[in-house]
Amino acid sequence: MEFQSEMQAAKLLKAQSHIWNHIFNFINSMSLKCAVELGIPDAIHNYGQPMPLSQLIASLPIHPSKSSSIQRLMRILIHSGFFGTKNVANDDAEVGYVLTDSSMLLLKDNPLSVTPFLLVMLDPMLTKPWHKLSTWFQSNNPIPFETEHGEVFWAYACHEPKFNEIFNDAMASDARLVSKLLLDDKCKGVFEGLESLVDVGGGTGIFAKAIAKSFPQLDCTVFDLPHVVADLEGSDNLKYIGGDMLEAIPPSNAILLKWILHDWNDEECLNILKNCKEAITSKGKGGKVIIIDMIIMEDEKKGGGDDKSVETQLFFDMLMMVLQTGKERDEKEWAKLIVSAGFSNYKITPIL
Ligand SMILES: C[S@@+](CC[C@H](N)C(=O)[O-])C[C@H]1O[C@@H](n2cnc3c(N)ncnc32)[C@H](O)[C@@H]1O
Ligand SMILES: O=c1cc(-c2ccc(O)cc2)oc2c(O)c(O)ccc12
Repeated sequence: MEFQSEMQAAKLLKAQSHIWNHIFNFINSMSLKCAVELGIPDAIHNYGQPMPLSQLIASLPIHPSKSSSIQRLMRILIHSGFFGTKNVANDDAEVGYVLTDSSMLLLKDNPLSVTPFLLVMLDPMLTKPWHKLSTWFQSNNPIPFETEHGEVFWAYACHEPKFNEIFNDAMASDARLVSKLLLDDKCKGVFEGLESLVDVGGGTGIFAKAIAKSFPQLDCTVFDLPHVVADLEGSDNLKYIGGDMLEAIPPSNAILLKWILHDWNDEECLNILKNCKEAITSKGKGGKVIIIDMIIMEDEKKGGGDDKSVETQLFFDMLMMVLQTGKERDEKEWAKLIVSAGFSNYKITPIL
């Protein structure tokens, strides 16, 4: 074609490989999921030294006819940085597999494990709505998740106990990691001097438990949908309350919203923020709302993130488009929301 003949061969091949790598991006996630399901990170960890292929094969729950395929699975995962190789002790000729920082975070017993997150995100319940994205664009359905499952995310979780459990486990694993970063670091001061705090949409309470432990004088409440907090037991300074944040929020000195507002559109966020304002003002003294969420920073020249962080932010924005009515916001959009909800000022503390 004339159009193609104008393009230099190198450019054409580069464009083609760009498309191929995009088409096959799912192979990276599915290979990783497979390795986790087979228990490969734990097998290598338990071996305690570089693990030769033969030992890895012998330790895995696989059919003998598949032994030769493990090396191929490992090869792509080494390429993507999940495993490495090192010489086996006392043998210059043999190499064994080792973990990297990323696969350490996939170990079952690592308290900061990201495995629950990987398993829920790559479960067909959450991958199927992506196949409905273009249908959704052509319809007036509010959310691709609803186009696939016939109802919104939280209603689905309410009557699908398996989904509810794996989603809450995933959020809990993230809360463990983030609470470690926040409460050990420069954000601890945010919670100092508070008398009461409600973690709105606090899930199973992992984050609130960490705060309650660090601040024994602080009265903490986890407020979430009734099916999420049913049967959960509090402690001295931690309690659970079931309810709907779109209706009302229990009165408190401070409100925490961690990964909440990105789930909702601007109108719904305004409703939630106004309920937060009501909750802190009905306590008498002035209070504050603490929001943990991301800020889209596309422009590197203006101090925005590097290419990889921006890609993560854009992935999350698309995730919110497919699973919820929400979106990720830049600073201008955050400021507009906060001011429109009637708050007089805000302070941003960048963490990651
Ligand atoms: C993305 S998760 C965040 C969980 C937790 N804050 C964290 O960061 O791990 C959103 C939470 O909001 C809760 N939620 C959704 N709709 C709600 C509502 N109308 N009222 C109260 N909680 C709600 C969900 O059950 C879920 O636990
Ligand atoms: O799948 C997700 C993931 C998140 C999430 C994970 C890790 C973070 O550090 C922040 C956010 O949030 C989600 C969410 O809010 C939701 O409604 C559905 C799915 C996810």
